Amino acid sequence: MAQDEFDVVVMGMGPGGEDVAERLAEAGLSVAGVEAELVGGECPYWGCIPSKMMVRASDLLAEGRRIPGIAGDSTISPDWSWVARRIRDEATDDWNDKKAADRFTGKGGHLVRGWGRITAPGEVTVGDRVLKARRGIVIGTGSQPSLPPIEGLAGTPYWTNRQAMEADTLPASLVVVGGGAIGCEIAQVFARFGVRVTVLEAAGRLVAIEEPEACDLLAGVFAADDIEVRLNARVERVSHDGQGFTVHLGDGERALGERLLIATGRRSDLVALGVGAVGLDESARTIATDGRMRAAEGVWAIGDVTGRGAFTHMSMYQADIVVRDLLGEHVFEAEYHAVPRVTFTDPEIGAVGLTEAQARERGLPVRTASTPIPASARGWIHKAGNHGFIKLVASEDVLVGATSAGPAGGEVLSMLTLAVHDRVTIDRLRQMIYAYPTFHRAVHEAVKQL
Ligand SMILES: Cc1cc2nc3c(=O)[nH]c(=O)nc-3n(C[C@H](O)[C@H](O)[C@H](O)COP(=O)(O)OP(=O)(O)OC[C@H]3O[C@@H](n4cnc5c(N)ncnc54)[C@H](O)[C@@H]3O)c2cc1C
Ligand SMILES: NC(=O)c1ccc[n+]([C@@H]2O[C@H](COP(=O)([O-])OP(=O)(O)OC[C@H]3O[C@@H](n4cnc5c(N)ncnc54)[C@H](O)[C@@H]3O)[C@@H](O)[C@H]2O)c1
Repeated sequence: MAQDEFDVVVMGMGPGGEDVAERLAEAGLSVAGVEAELVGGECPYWGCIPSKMMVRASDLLAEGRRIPGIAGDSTISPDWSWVARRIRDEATDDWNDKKAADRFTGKGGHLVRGWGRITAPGEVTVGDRVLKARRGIVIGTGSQPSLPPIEGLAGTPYWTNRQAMEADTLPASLVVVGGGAIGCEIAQVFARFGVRVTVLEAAGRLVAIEEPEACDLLAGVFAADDIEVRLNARVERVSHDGQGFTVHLGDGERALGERLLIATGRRSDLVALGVGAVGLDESARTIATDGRMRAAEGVWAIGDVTGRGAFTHMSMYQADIVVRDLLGEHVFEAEYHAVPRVTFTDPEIGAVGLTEAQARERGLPVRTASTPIPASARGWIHKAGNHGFIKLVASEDVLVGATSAGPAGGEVLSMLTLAVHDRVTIDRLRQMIYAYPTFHRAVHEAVKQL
């Protein structure tokens, strides 16, 4: 077996692994980046970037349809080929990672293509190559779709996010199993391009991890988009007859679709990574780390595999900590009290920190306040497409969580993230000047209620 020695071996070149590998190589360390598929990971090829290109297109359609009553008439003719072309040419380079690979090797990194497995402390094996890591191994191997145990599913041509992002043409109808972030974003995009969409969600709410008000909001918007939503759905069996899918539900009902998208969460396979070789529990769902992202002696973990929120910004936040730790620089320890997340539906559902229910579960003395966006000056001016609300969750004299749902809800979230992150007091938020007439001014109204 060929054996190579490096300072650091990075397993998985997703957003986090790529950042670690590039920055360490730039700093002069010898770095091997091991990648089984495409350098860049899920986000640029099948995740954030192509999905947000879809969202941008579908938001434009929605805005165009809002012209009557405000700015004249409009006739909207959606054409998916523009979206598919943009994703192919601009987002993914036809699912080719040459640019990203060259960027890494151009910085002195050593790219090893193939599946990496930890075979001993300080050792990663890729095919017939053994990579020795003098200083450490960084695990940034991300996640894969988690498939529910539905009878008949395995033998059918169902979609995951991958096929949805690669779709050149749209089906006439789509059944989406899972009403979380992926399911909701894709359901709305496809519906606005004319696809008949049914969402089947096992929980009693859409985007179930967020405030119940967010679900109510999306349920109303989805109804207006002609999306059929079935909550508390029990998907029992799936069949495909060569033309389309029949999804059999526990209540005897059925849902029919030309395509079926499974969007029921994501998982990491720790057995396949061989983490038992460094003393980690392979039966766990995720890799636990300390504040410096250290998982074991000489092993760091970042991104989806750590289970701290499957977001690109989380992966890159943790990557920064690892780079500093490995370079012997000042390290701030990871904090998770102000994790922001945005579901890019229209309206966007932005949230940070704890929901009201989570705060109560922790036994915190909780006060909440909420204001509707349509009642704000900007919401009233906006007139159409102005659904949303601000909800604040306070404990003692600070915010511990907040939701910003509405037009640009993800952008409005930034000030709330800062407030939760830095524990700005409600008094100080009350005293702040909020520009008029902005969507974020609705935050002031909610703060005043507190
Ligand atoms: C449809 C969709 C939309 C999304 N939208 C957003 C969004 O808007 N905003 C946001 O913040 N997040 C979004 N996400 C989540 C985001 O894509 C992930 O959180 C992020 O990509 C995780 O980064 P990561 O560094 O953990 O690794 P990943 O991006 O998962 O990459 C891991 C890489 O490791 C490789 N790998 C795995 N195991 C091995 C191995 N043993 N050896 C070698 N290589 C290996 C994989 O091939 C992969 O390339 C979205 C995800 C999806 C699916
Ligand atoms: N905008 C963003 O930041 C963004 C967008 C997409 C994805 N993501 C990340 O990717 C992760 C995965 O997204 P996701 O939507 O697959 O997962 P998710 O965990 O957000 O939602 C999955 C949903 O599927 C439901 N479900 C599970 N099993 C089911 C079944 N058998 N039948 C019906 N419903 C079922 C769950 O109740 C849940 O509501 C997210 O957690 C998120 O972190 C982020």
